Amino acid sequence: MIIKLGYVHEKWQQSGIKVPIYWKVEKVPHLLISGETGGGKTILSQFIINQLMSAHKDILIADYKAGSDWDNIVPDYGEYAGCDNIINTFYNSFVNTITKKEVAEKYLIFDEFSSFSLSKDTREFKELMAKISHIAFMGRSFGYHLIFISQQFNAKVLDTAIRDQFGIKLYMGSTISTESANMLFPNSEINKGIHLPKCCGYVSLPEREVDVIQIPYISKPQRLKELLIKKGKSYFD
Ligand SMILES: Nc1ncnc2c1ncn2[C@@H]1O[C@H](COP(=O)(O)OP(=O)(O)OP(=O)(O)O)[C@@H](O)[C@H]1O
Repeated sequence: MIIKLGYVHEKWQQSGIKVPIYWKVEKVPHLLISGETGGGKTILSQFIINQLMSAHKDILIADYKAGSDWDNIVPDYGEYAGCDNIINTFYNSFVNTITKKEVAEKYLIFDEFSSFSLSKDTREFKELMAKISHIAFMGRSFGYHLIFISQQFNAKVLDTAIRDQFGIKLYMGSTISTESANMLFPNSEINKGIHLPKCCGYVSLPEREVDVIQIPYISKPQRLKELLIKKGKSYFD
């Protein structure tokens, strides 16, 4: 599966040429989406899910913040404490696939993963991270993919080893803090004095310098959600 994430901002702005930035799922199993409030994380994520749904992929969604961005799209949906069920369903399916030595193609979209993980006590957190780590490291071989969305992913939430398994990292928003830049793009120099335009952010792909990415402008964001609900219904009924 090849997913379009957006376009190289500089080329689009300077010469009007839209050079796509792709997520090649078979090469890079997991995706991390971070960014400031209102930076466009949800719109970007919905843009991605729309492509997955068009290709009839198996999708589970957990939304810890329980907003109205993700409900009613897929049957495997959980919010607040219901996020545990979704993780467990995804993890059990993963273990089952490994046991049978099969390969599947499944995606777990988790919005506000950081808040969810930090809501756990020490024992629960360990159990959760054991599952996440297992999928992060082994998911690629068995077709299990994580798309994690949060304003911030600090070291307490995702340690370096797990974070490194997310081969593509995005930060949506006009400005990035030193902490986020160091966490997401440790090997790149980002000019934090620059204010990016709306619908833009930073992206790092394996073996490439950090690019400024521009997401297509969605004139009616609510329509995107309606489209996802419609696609979900026609596919999962
Ligand atoms: N690509 C886009 N096209 C059109 N509008 C956009 C786009 N990206 C962001 N916006 C506008 O910015 C608003 C905030 O975007 P979005 O909800 O995706 O941000 P967010 O990072 O998920 O915010 P939060 O952290 O508060 O959930 C949207 O409601 C929309 O109006």
